[in-house]
Amino acid sequence: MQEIEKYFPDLTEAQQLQFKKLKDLYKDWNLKINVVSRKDIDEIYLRHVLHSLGIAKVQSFKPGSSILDVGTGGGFPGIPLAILFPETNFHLVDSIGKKIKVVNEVAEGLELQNVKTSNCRVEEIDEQYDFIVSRAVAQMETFVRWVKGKIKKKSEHELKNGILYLKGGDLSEELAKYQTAKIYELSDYFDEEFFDTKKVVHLPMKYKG
Ligand SMILES: C[S@@+](CC[C@H](N)C(=O)[O-])C[C@H]1O[C@@H](n2cnc3c(N)ncnc32)[C@H](O)[C@@H]1O
Repeated sequence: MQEIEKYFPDLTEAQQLQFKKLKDLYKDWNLKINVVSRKDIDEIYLRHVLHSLGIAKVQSFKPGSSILDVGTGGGFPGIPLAILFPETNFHLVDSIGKKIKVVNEVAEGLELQNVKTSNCRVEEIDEQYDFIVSRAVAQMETFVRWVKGKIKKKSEHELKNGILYLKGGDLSEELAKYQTAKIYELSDYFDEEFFDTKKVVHLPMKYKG
């Protein structure tokens, strides 16, 4: 929990409480439905919460904006971002029902009013968002194909509307055909060794394109 306060010192009391509660909720639910590896539960603030919040260091989401989290699994990066941006609308989607069950339980336990979930493949979603976030779901080419047509026309943030993807390692081959992709190193924001190879990729996407 100190990891979060260290990098996000302006949390309200309500947000601090939600982040605190999050670990116990995942601990309990993980015993029934495994969504986070056992080893990772002890390091949930570093490996899951802070990692998810790396997206917030690259772009703060405005009140009223809407964000789609594709392949959210147990709720990452969507749940930590929904705590940090309580006035932004988050839609968390996963094709596996039991994962969405855990996400619903955690969102309810944290009394998050800004989280909606869907148990389906993202290709079935027909809505538009300011940004589409994700971690560990698909190669960029496949991902771009899935989310085409799901980006709002008007950009209202510093970064252009599009994808904000948490990725790691050498991305030169994967991103070679995306000239407009920009890579943000999470080690520029967070000191922990875990972030040495972690990045946020921003890929602006055209409306309907
Ligand atoms: C490796 S997990 C990552 C979960 C989470 N994003 C995280 O980083 O902890 C990948 C998830 O993507 C989901 N997924 C894969 N393809 C999908 C699709 N086309 N639509 C919705 N969910 C998908 C899987 O069901 C799985 O839960």
